[in-house]
Amino acid sequence: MNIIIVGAGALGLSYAARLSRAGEEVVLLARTDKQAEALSAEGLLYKETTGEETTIEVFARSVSDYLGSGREGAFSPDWVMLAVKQPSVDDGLLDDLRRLTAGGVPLLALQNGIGHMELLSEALPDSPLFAAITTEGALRTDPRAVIRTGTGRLTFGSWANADKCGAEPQKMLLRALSGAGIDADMSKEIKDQVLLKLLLNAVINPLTAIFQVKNGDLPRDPYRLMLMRALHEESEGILRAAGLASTEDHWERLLGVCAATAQNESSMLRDVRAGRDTEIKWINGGIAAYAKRLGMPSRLNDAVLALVEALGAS
Ligand SMILES: NC(=O)C1=CN([C@@H]2O[C@H](COP(=O)(O)OP(=O)(O)OC[C@H]3O[C@@H](n4cnc5c(N)ncnc54)[C@H](OP(=O)(O)O)[C@@H]3O)[C@@H](O)[C@H]2O)C=CC1
Ligand SMILES: CC(C)(CO)C(=O)C(=O)O
Repeated sequence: MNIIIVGAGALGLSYAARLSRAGEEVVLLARTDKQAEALSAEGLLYKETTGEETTIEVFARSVSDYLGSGREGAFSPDWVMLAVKQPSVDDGLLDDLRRLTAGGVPLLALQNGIGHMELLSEALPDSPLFAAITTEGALRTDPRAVIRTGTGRLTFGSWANADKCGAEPQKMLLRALSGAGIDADMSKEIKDQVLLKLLLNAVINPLTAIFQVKNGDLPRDPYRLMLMRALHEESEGILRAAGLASTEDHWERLLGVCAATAQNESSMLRDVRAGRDTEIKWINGGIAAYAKRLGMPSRLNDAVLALVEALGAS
């Protein structure tokens, strides 16, 4: 299968490594020529959870080089996977995606948080759009090296225009992912799955970033646990009013994820430590925006949004 992966960060590298190794035709599009050249010349260094390291040959280009080179017409993708962070989903990238998905190529968006699917739907009104959530962990340690930090599942489902591509490409993608050792499934309730992941991220990400602790250490302190509960309760109430239908015990699920990813630094803590933009506006900011529309209070989400933004500014 022919796959374009946009974004050579943690998740993009991790999926590109495994799909390329399994024999899929992958074009990995990085932001810079420098990273793309290093990847193409020296290969992608992929480290498994077991510690086993492999160097994998990949075809990498920068997006601008690829779109300017004419190669665009020579490679006919079956899928485009979007593996950038939320702040990078801007007008320039949307223009690039318009070209990469021309002719009705389905797009799979892997972002945490909310807001991106609406931007993609507006920019690509006729394209088959699929949302994905993943419980995998990946950490980029240098421009051509990635460590798989946790095993998990990628769940994807239709967001818009799935009828325009039909079921076959979805089955092909599932087969390709499974063949590459990527645990994956499809969901008919992807919007609910996105909201469920949002609820987890809305509690773990800002609080681990504010307290500078690993996921497993968050609930260990009684005061942090109290804050977790309060932020969870507020977020869950807002998301239920916004349409979250799941009836499982979300609090127990949250504690389970803290335990299962105990040694992880959340992506937001890593972003704050590295001085990068965080996804707070698309996580707690997204929940606060729902609350505003619904006329509900969102004081704790507003507070953590301000605190994480302030951490970034300092
Ligand atoms: N990493 C993980 O374990 C998980 C991540 N996610 C979600 O997946 C998404 C991606 O995360 P992650 O891979 O960790 O993020 P990273 O920051 O590691 O990677 C994002 C990559 O996108 C690149 N990029 C930015 N803008 C563009 C552009 N216009 N064109 C091409 N590439 C671009 C960046 O390039 P550069 O570095 O040059 O700026 C960077 O390499 C996020 O929404 C995250 O929340 C979800 C679950 C797990
Ligand atoms: C589930 C969690 C919190 C795992 O670290 C995550 O998705 C993230 O760090 O963004």
